[in-house]
Amino acid sequence: MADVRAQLVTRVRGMLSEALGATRNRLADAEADLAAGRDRLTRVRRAAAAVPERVGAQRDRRLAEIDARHAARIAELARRAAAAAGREAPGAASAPWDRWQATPAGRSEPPGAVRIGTVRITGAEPVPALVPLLDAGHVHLAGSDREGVAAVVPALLLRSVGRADPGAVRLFGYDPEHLGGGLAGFAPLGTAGLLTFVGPGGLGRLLDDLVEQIRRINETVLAGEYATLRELAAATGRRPEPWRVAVLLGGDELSRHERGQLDRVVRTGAACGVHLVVRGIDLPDGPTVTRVVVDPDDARIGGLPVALDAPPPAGLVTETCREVASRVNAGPPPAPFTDLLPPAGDYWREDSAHGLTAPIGEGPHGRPVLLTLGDYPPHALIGGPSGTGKTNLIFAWIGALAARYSPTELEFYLLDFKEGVSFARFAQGRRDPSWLPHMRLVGINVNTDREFGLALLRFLAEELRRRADAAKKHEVTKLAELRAVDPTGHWPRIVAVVDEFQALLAGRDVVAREAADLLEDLARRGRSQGIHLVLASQDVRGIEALWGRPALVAQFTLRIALPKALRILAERNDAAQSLPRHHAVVNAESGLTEGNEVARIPLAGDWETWSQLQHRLWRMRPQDAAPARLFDGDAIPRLAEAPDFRALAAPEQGVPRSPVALLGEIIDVQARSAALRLPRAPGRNLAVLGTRVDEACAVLDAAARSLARQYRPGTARFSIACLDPDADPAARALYEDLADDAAWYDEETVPELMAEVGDALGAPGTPQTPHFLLLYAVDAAAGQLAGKAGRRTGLEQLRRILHDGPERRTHVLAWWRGVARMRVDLGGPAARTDQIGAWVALDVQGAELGSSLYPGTGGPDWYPRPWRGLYFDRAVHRTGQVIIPYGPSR
Ligand SMILES: Nc1ncnc2c1ncn2[C@@H]1O[C@H](COP(=O)(O)OP(=O)(O)OP(=O)(O)O)[C@@H](O)[C@H]1O
Repeated sequence: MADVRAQLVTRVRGMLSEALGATRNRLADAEADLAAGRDRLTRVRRAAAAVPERVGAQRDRRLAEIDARHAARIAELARRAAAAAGREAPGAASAPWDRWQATPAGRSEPPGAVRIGTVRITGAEPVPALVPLLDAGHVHLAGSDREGVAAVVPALLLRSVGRADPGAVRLFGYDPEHLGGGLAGFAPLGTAGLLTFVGPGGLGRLLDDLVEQIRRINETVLAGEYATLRELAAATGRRPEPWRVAVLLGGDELSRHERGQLDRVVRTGAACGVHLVVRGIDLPDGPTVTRVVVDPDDARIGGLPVALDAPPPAGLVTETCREVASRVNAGPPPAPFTDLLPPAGDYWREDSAHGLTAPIGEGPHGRPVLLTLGDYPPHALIGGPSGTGKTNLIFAWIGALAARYSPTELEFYLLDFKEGVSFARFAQGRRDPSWLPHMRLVGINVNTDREFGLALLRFLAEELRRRADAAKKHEVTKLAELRAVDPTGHWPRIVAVVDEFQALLAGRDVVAREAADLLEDLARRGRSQGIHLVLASQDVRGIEALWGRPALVAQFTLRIALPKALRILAERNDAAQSLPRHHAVVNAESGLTEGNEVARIPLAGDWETWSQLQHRLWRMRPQDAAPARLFDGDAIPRLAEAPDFRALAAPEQGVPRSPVALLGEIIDVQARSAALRLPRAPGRNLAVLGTRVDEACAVLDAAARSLARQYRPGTARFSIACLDPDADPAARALYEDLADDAAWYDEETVPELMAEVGDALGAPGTPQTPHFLLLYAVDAAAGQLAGKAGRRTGLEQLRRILHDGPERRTHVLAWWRGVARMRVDLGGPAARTDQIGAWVALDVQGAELGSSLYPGTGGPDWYPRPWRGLYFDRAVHRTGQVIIPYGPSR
């Protein structure tokens, strides 16, 4: 039993231990499960805890990204805004004060807005805070920071002044509280009339004035053609009116009238350049009003927060204003000459059949002032004291015409009686090969050669006759009609300009008389034939000279008076007395007040400005265009270049029947030579009279060389006798150049020459080889010639040669150093002089040439002057002819 029990126990035990083992295992599993579960829980908890943190970080990252993009965008916008502000407000409109200087806007460029501070934007570069004023609107200042407000005003004004040409901004100050103290720095502008203070009671009058200006500008300047001055400036490049800025700094309540006027200015001022800067007075709301509010720590422009700039340093304000005032007081800057020229494609497009019209300058409202020459007015008088711009005006007028009319439509003749060469540039020069294609003649340095003026008038009179004849032939009366019936003819209008013309009419001699007669005729009849006279004079005497001839003056209906010109305009018309510099009164009504037009004349006569135009026109010249003839009274002509000399040639056979001796250049429109014909006829000899060695030699030299050119070698004889050592070099040079055809004689041998020639003339049947005796200072040989030479005395032989020679082709060309000496050689004071058929007087008074040498009594109107001679050939001349001897040939 025990065994059973034991067995049972053992079994139970086994079962129990088995169960225990299983239980342990299960426990272990359960515990492991628990641990895993816990672990998972921990992990889940931890994971759950990490989730919001991650999401937040992501959100933050996103936000940061957006912030950065935003900031970059703002920075970019700010940068762009700053750049735009820089363009809108360049230079003086926005430069910092330490680098500030005036930079006026160009003529057609809008002045733009001005900077008074910066727009505050965190994290971006500052953007200039701009306020539009000139050509844009008005500024209203308010706020409790009085100092801050007061600092804005000088910034606004200085920048505006600096953006405009000196004088183009005018300020009006109304400051009843501080009596102008707020604008003290700008006071220097007052010296140039650019700042006007209005007293405490003057606001109404100031507003009335501004309204009146607006009305006037609308009516006469904009005149319905433009809506604003800004538009006018952009279209024309001209700014005829200044900007007017009224600075109104507080005061009493406005009256109803004042309020009404103020509202008008606010509404209509900006278009006319009338602007307000106002503090302490209400302005109505409107698109043209910019409001600036300055409180402590907060300033705003139209609601935008800004940091205001410091005001400009006081020294900068006064210095700038002083500079502007002095520039304005010095007179307006010259208007550009290009204002007078047509657009590039319109050169030489005008037709002159009915007249010549061109602008001469700018009128007070910016419109061009036109000058017309035609049937009415036909001629012009220009007057102005020296230095007032007469020469410049002539350049400007000629330039404006020459750019519009081609050389087939218009020709100029120009004569300048004053010292100086400025008109020489119209002709071809050494320095500048160009010339003005319309210019046919330029006479300079003619002050002592009034004959040249006469020559021009004679030439024009001849042209007038030619035109009148042509008109008659075609049965018309006026140039326009002549051109219509003869379209292929050359009928340009002619404008003859004579500067300092009074020189021509000075004195009461024959030249003045003839000149006045010719002028009168040209003035009267030239009008219908397209010949126009423009006479200029710097002083009254010139005009007075004309005044004696009312009929003549009456033709000059176009008057141009420069500042302070006297008696150019009608008697009661004193408009020229108050003219500013570089302006002119233009009057096409014979100077009557109602015809006045004031023009500002551009600078045209300076070298560069003129050259530009002249070169351009020169390049446009017709292929066959010839340069203008330049007559320079100071120049000495050369025989080798004289057209008449060049045209001389020897006949192929025999000898010329009527050879010519050229003696000098005639004072004439063409460069012609004075010619002495030497046919086989009594009296065909020449006497050169006077003590001037060089001139005498020059006359004989030209005569001999021109004669020699008409003979083949060996067909003429030239005998040169020189009796004055001073003349030796010139005479020798001639002798050498004439080579084998010349023979040389001196004091010793001259009697032989007389004897040979004189005796031969007495003998019949002598061969008649042309023989020219060139006797230099022949009177010096009186002693030698007193003795026997052949069958008679030397002097008798000389008289015989003079008397009988020419018919046998033997001519004397002799220089006597005085009229009395010549008379002695001819046989004494009462001796006949008809064997001296022609003479050239040098330093010999006209009176000495009287009896028997010159027709009439008292001798010619001749006063000796250097390098001029009076030539008279009794066979052809009625009066003497002034000549310029040719310069030495080598
Ligand atoms: N419209 C102008 N704008 C600017 N400068 C001018 C103008 N007109 C003349 N000037 C200047 O004034 C000076 C005198 O001018 P200009 O020689 O034309 O005077 P003028 O009256 O002819 O004098 P004069 O009779 O003594 O020769 C010159 O230096 C010229 O450059």
